[in-house]
Amino acid sequence: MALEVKNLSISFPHLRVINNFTYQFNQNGLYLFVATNGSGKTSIFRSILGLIHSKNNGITIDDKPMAQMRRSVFYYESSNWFDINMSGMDYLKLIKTQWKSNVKINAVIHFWKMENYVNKSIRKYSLGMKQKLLIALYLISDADYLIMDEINNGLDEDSRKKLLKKLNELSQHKCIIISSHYKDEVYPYADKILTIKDHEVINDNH
Ligand SMILES: Nc1ncnc2c1ncn2[C@@H]1O[C@H](COP(=O)(O)OP(=O)(O)OP(=O)(O)O)[C@@H](O)[C@H]1O
Repeated sequence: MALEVKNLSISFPHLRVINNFTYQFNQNGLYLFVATNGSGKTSIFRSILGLIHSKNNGITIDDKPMAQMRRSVFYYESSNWFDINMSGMDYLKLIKTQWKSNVKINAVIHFWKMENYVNKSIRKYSLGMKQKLLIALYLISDADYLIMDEINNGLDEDSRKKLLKKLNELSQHKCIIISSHYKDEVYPYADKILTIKDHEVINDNH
């Protein structure tokens, strides 16, 4: 099992972002993208999921096109994607059903101690509460490939530690692809580090 990206190039009108990125993400391990703001991390994630146009010679999971394998991957880019009229519970039920997951909703709620707010509408959530819900969606999806953009933003130190411990555990049997501005905290848990320099993605195995 592997997620393969072949010759991925991303550009916008008058802007070149990524040049010819080829890589194989294996079925387990934690892959960390660290690069300066605006270098193209989010654009790579969106391209892998087919959310933006890119040039490539294939983005596949187990040699099958990504479009056929969408339930093997979970990507929820930001809490800005939430409909604030819905509750956390609405989202947890939706993702559990859509991803046909066996993970228990109550276990995930308990993990983040979300009991007091999970049934309220998201408009009442603080930044950290929204971020915990976002992470809870990854946990409930139980997808084989978890692609996480700045997943530890908005979390306090203890919550970031708790998340990293969980990701470390999950990366023993799942592929986790993460970008983070808290790179010093994530480094020790990363199996591979990727960085972007002059539009090229390079291995940065410290
Ligand atoms: N839809 C778009 N149209 C035009 N330019 C875009 C679009 N999306 C991103 N860009 C540009 O592409 C470049 C890469 O953006 P991207 O969001 O991928 O960077 P990033 O590495 O994720 O940044 P950050 O660390 O700040 O989140 C930036 O110069 C950005 O302005």
